[in-house]
Amino acid sequence: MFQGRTSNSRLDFNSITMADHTDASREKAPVPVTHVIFDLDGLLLNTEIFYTQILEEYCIKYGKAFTWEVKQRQMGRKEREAALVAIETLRLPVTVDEYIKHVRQELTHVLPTCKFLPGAVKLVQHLHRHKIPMAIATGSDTFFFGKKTMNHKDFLLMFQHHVLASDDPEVKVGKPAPDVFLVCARRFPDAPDPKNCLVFEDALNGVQAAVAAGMRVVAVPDERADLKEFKDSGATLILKSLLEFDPSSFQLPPYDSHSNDEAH
Ligand SMILES: O=c1[nH]cc([C@@H]2O[C@H](COP(=O)(O)O)[C@@H](O)[C@H]2O)c(=O)[nH]1
Ligand SMILES: [Mg+2]
Repeated sequence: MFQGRTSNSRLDFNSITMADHTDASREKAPVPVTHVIFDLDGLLLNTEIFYTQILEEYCIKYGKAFTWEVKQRQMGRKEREAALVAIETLRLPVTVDEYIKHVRQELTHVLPTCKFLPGAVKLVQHLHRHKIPMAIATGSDTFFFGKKTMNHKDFLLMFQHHVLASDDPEVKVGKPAPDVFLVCARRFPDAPDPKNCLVFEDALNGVQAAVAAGMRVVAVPDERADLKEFKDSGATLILKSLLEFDPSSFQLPPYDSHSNDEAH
């Protein structure tokens, strides 16, 4: 299992809340958010637990520990880029193809059972009801995206499109490069300016990608994350859970009596 960080080495979640918006979100005449882009794994769907378990077991076979530091460097990346991170950092005696074959085999069985993370359904349904254009930008490819979403088809219908970085020819480099978010913004029918897009991300690589794309980003990191790294990377807001998000703080329509806490 991962070693948790000591409390001194990280900021307290409670110290980085709605009141801790960076300058970008505190401007006098804030730039309106017209489009919202969601990450998938670890943000909308609780899939990171499966990657952790499978990769811990895989690394143990070779006498290596799949640490939080390695996982954090993989999160959000394209499949091959993520595989290289683990193989090179941990000096795993396997090829990228062998690694991918194993991980695919294992993930195939468990991903269809994945559940929504708290607040995901409430937020997406709310924005959909208010006709805010939304898309998904993920490091996944078609194969994994299909497994993760096969039991959440109605949920997917609320998004205008999704960009699957791992096999989209326009996404040359995965997160932390900005490509996936820029391609995603361009594909909305009205191709918004990145400054009008708000991104939701759980991974440091994803926050860096969104910031590099010129977008504002709400981070909802894993509890093991070093929040200072997220702050230093330019996250506009850092939350413990999507349930804490107040749409009106980004000039989006406020929650109302129709917004259920969890429909799923
Ligand atoms: O422990 C891990 N988590 C996540 C990834 C990578 O991150 C992607 C998920 O990215 P996102 O959060 O952008 O959906 C996965 O498809 C995978 O490529 C990984 O390799 N290892
Ligand atoms: Mg993610």
